[in-house]
Amino acid sequence: MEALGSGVPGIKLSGFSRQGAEQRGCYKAEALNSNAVRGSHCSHGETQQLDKYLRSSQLSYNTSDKSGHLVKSYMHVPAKERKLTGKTFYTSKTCTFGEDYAEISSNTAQEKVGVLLLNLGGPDTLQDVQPFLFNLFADPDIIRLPRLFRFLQRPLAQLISVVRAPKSKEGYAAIGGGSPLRRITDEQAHSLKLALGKKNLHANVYVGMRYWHPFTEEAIQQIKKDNVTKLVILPLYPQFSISTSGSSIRDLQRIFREDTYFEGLPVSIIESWYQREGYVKSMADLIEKELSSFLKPDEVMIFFSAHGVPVSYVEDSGDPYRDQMEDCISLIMDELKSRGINNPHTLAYQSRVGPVQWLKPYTDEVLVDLGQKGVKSLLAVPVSFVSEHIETLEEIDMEYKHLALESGIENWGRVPALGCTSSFISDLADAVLEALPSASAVSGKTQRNTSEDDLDPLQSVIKFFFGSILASILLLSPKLLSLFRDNLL
Ligand SMILES: C=CC1=C(C)c2cc3[nH]c(cc4nc(cc5[nH]c(cc1n2)c(C)c5CCC(=O)O)C(CCC(=O)O)=C4C)c(C)c3C=C
Ligand SMILES: [Fe+2]
Repeated sequence: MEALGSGVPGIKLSGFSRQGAEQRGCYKAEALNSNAVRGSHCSHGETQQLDKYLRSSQLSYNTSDKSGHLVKSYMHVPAKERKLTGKTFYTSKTCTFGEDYAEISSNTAQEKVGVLLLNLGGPDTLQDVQPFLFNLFADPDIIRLPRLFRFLQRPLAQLISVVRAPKSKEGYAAIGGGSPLRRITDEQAHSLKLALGKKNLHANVYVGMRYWHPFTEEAIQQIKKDNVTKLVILPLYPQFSISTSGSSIRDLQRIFREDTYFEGLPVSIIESWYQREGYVKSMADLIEKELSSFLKPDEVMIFFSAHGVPVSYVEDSGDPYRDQMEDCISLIMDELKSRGINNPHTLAYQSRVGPVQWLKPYTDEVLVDLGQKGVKSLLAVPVSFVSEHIETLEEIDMEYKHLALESGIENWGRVPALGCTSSFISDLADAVLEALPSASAVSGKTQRNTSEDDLDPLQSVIKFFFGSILASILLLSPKLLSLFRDNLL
C-alpha cells in the first residue's frame, strides 16, 4: 500500500497551484487524512473518483501506471492562468501563505534548519564513469521494466553501463576528464547558505546526489549527526520529472522508512520551481545579455534545448515534465516580450538514449531543419538544468554547435547555465523561506511500497542468479552484443 502524497511516508504532497492557493488563502492538506483513498492499485472507477476528488482540491497524488510503476498525477494549470508572485508549488501537510515574512525568516536558537539540495551527480574521474552509469541504469525510475522483469534491473544495468561507458568516457574526457557537477553544486550550496543568512535564516545546506558522491544517503547521515530540527528539500531541477526529482524523492522515501529520526522531523519538499518569478527573470536576463552579443540581435532564433525523457513517461505515467517545460518556456518568453524582446523561439529535446521514442522534436533534427530553412543566427538555451554539465559542455557546445554550423547556421551562441547567479540564488533562498513554515513531521506508521524489495531473501538470490546468467550470456555473445550496441545505445 502506498500513502497518497509525496512518496515520502507521512509527507503529503499538496502539489496545488499557486493560483489556487492564493485564491483560497491557505489550503490545509489535513483534508487528505479524512478523505484520502489509499492504495496503489486503484481500479479505473476508483481512479476516476480519486481524480474527481483531487481535481476539486487541486492535489497531486500517487498511483500506479500500467506496468505497476508508482507515478504521480498532477493538476496542470496553464501558464496563462497563473500569476508570477514569487511563490512556489511547495509541498507538505500545511501551507501558511500570508504569514508575516519577517516572522518566517528568523529561526530560534534551538531550531536547526537544514536545506537538502538534491541533484543527479556525475563521475569525478573517468574511472568513475562505468560505476556511475551502473547506478543510473539500476534506478527503476530510469530504466522502467515491467514488474515481472524487475529482477533483471541490476544485471541489465551492469550490461548497459559496460556497453555505454566508452561513449560516455569520450564525452567526459572532452570536458576535462569528469563532471563539474559536484563542484558547481557545492558552490550553489555555499551561495544559498550565504543568501539565507542575509535573509536572517541560519541554515546548513547539504548536497545529496542520486547517482554519485556525495550520495543522498551520505547527506542524510550528516543531517542526522547535525541534529537538524527542520528540513527543506530542494531538488535542483526547475521542472519535475519522474526520472529526476521523482527518483530522488523516492530514494528519500526508502531512507526515511529505515530511520525513526526522520519520522519525527518536520520536512517540506519544494517539488518544482520553474514558475518562480526570480528564476524566470534570471533566465530572461541571461538570454537578453547573450542576444546583445549578436550583430543583429532581433534576427536571432532563441532555441530552448531541454533534456528529453521517453514519451511513455509523459503519456502513460503522467509525468508533468513536458507540460512544465512548455509552461516554463512561455513564462520566459512572456518576460522577454515585456522587455520588448520579440525574437522567434523554439523548443526541442536533447540527449536521448536507447531505442524507445523520446519527447519530440529532437534537438539534432530541429537544428538541421532550421539551418536548411535559412535561419542564420541561433542562441541555444539549456533549460532543464541549472549547472553546466556534460550535456551543455559537450553535447551542446561541441556536437550541436558543429551540426548547426554544418547545416547553414552562421552565428551560434549559447546561454550559460544559471550556476551561482545572485538573483537566482536569492530566489531559491526565498523559496526555502516560503516552504519552511509548512514543514511538518512525518507522522504515523510509515508504509512500504509493494515492490521488488518485498521479495524474501531466497527469492531474491534465485532471481539475481538467473538474471546474472542471462546478462552474462548477452554480454559474452559478440553477435548479441553488437546488436545491442547498435540498436540500444
Ligand atoms: C532534467 C534533467 C534530466 C533528465 C530529465 C534526465 C533523464 C534521463 N537521463 C538519462 C540518461 C543519462 N543521463 C546522463 C547524465 C545526466 N543527465 C542529466 C539530467 C537529466 N537526465 C544530468 C545533469 C546528467 C549528468 C551530467 C554530468 O555532467 O555528469 C547520462 C550519462 C552521460 C551520458 O552518457 O550521456 C545518461 C546515460 C535517461 C535514460 C533519462 C530518462 C529516463
Ligand atoms: Fe540524463
